[in-house]
Amino acid sequence: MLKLHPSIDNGFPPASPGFAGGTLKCRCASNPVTVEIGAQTAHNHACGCTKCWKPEGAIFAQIAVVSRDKVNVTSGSEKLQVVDPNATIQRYACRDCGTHMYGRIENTKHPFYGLDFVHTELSNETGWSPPEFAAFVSSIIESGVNPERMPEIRERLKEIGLEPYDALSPPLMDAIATHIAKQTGALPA
Ligand SMILES: N[C@@H](CCC(=O)N[C@@H](CS)C(=O)NCC(=O)O)C(=O)O
Ligand SMILES: [Zn+2]
Ligand SMILES: [Zn+2]
Repeated sequence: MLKLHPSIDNGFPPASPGFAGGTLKCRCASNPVTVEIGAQTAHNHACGCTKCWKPEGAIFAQIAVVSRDKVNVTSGSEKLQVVDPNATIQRYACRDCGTHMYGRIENTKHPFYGLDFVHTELSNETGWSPPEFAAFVSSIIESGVNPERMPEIRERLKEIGLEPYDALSPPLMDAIATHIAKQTGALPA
């Protein structure tokens, strides 16, 4: 069977009403990094880009956003290091197991400033917001997926209800462009 992501391949439950967060834990058997998320996530999606962390064997990452003030490292902070300091999203990974625990944008002008990026499958709680679409689908080729497999992969994504896009979804792309147009003055602020 085609393996996109372990939390996506067998379907995914809807969000639990009133769900208010949980604890993410890295894959270290001892002294794991733990990160408390104090709210439900939004815009959960599959991401095919090379920068987002993927579980072993997965073609896609699963990634959602949450307000940065709802993200607290509760243990193992000394093990966290930024994967690529030059990237827009500063991804904090466990230096022992490689798991990305959260991604943060420090540029206050960025359209997504204020939101952190998290992989909710790192939590034991159920009730998180389910994935809504698949982003950066063509980018999986950059990780070594044979381009001939793309039609099959896009079909499978559609079958499980995740519309495939090669960047973000149209509403998010529109939100980014609107933010930029207001900054440049092309649209009234
Ligand atoms: N084709 C590129 C796309 C990378 C990319 O633009 N990723 C998006 C989705 S996570 C992004 O917003 N990146 C910002 C960053 O990585 O800091 C790749 O696969 O590496
Ligand atoms: Zn770890
Ligand atoms: Zn990504």
